[in-house]
Amino acid sequence: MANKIPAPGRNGYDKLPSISLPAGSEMWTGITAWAEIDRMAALRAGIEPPLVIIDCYPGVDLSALTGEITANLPDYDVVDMEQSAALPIAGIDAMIARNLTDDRVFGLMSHATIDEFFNPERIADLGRQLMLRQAPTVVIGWGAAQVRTSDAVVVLADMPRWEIQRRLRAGAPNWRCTNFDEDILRKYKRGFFVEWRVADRHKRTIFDQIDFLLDTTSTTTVNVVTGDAFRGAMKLATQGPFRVVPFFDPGVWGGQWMKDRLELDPTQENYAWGFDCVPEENSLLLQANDGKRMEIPAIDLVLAQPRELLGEKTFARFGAEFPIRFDFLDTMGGGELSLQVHPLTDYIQDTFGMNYTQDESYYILDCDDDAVVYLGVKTGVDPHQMVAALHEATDGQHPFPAEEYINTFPVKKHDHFLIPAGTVHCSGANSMVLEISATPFIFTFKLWDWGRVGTDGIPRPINIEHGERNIQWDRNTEWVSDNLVGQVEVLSEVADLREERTGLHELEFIEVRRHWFATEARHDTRGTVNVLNLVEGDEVEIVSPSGVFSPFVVHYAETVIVPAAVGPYVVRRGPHATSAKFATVKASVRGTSFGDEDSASASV
Ligand SMILES: O=P(O)(O)OC[C@H]1O[C@](O)(CO)[C@@H](O)[C@@H]1O
Repeated sequence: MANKIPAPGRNGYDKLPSISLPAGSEMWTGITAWAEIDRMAALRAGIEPPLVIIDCYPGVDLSALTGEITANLPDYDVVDMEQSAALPIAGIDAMIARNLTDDRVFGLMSHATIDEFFNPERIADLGRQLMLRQAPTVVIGWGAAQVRTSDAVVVLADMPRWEIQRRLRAGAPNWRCTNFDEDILRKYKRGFFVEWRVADRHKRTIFDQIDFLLDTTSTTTVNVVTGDAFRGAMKLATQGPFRVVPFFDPGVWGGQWMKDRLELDPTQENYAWGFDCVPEENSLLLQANDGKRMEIPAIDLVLAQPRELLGEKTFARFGAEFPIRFDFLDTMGGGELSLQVHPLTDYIQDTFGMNYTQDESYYILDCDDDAVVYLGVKTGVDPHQMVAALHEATDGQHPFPAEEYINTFPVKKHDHFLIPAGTVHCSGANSMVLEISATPFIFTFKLWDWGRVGTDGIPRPINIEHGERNIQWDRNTEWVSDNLVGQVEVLSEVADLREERTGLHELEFIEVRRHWFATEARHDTRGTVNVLNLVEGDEVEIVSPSGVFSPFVVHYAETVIVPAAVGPYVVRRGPHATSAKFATVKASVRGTSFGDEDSASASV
């Protein structure tokens, strides 16, 4: 990833946005990175042999890392923390069985802590051996910081979840497992419900102490910055707008719009998803003054600076979690998403241990004339009959006659459809959707997948039983038409600026405002995080009225995060703009701004 900057998309869409390291911070690569770690370790150890502790996020390739250490620090003994002190995998499997469940997709969120995966006596033994070391020593592995001693240099070898997923798909096993060929859904489940929960909880506790942060996403070499530079970059990132690194993924219903408009790999058959704001999974690129870049998980910023990023009230409600998700669903020239429903809050808490649910909405960025959205059951539908028809369809007896049971609404550019959990829905073919939703993203109960198989050639999991327990049958034609379709309310119109509320539904916690303007729109975070996307116009820039941050350019379809700590900001016509009018959509968490309670993200 480092230093490889692809051309932006046709609309200027930047696929590798970066954030700055504090001025003067250095970034070291490969041999110079190891030399710098060695220099610091020698300094720290004094007359003792240097000691380096490298705590690795589960997913980091330990044998590749060991190879790099042996090549670059040949005097060092390498001790594998996991071999030395981790519990046998059979014991771990038994311990987390309750979280994994037998289901292919859904598990139960783990609240375990890292010490539960290790033998405490073995860790203590290792600590004693390290005190008596005779040679320079590196301890590597997940949880290595548990044996930290005062004269050690501590390194966090980090990896974003998207990179971990790529590796799992390519045959990498889960942490200490041998499940190389296991179904990717099950591997992902083990990461999502257990490994990444425990690992995020653990790494957060060492952020304040790490001497170096190591980027291990490249398979050929590592990049390194000091812990101070990392912590400084995290603080700096909350002082102005920023973007995470988007990622794109093909799928059975994927389309051609993103490939064309964002100039993605033309050899891919399609792209279904574009994740432009899912900090749990995306990465951030840190850029040094000399232009060098390295990749870190975007979740690090949420964990390190939750108050400044989210704001006090959002943090109070969600903890260190980024609650708003922006992603793209591209079916232009593709097919329908699975007909689906998401769990009610009560159900997701009770069944999967998630605090909040997958409330969603579809903002139509673009579409063809024939495009429709499926939303809510038709008035008069008999629930038993529909569930029976879904079962029969899944058993292969006959296709599910979706139009008989489910409403379809024609879609046009800039429509916003609201999808509170419990509402049956899916995007049809030939739509380019910007999803503005709550962060949970895997709690999808597929009811019908149109009789097709997944990209791996096997049917995707269908969850009619879960679905049945969550479908709100009173969300019928009238209710959906009155509550979820075309809910645009004009809030103000002054000169060339119009502000509208476009959603979400009152059962959902996200407020969305749309601003149409020719010159500028003034905003204020009022102490809560804002997420924006430029849905009309080629280019705007976000500026600080008091010059706190440098102007930040946003191109068409780019999602940008404005941290709570920013306060007032202005979105105005960009320096190279050619469009006559612009529109942004802006999401924030209702009731979390200071001042005007009813207008969480109101313009000023
Ligand atoms: O299940 P499908 O058909 O892939 O649907 C698209 C998926 O993308 C999401 O909208 C976001 O990840 C889910 O809600 C949904 O499951």
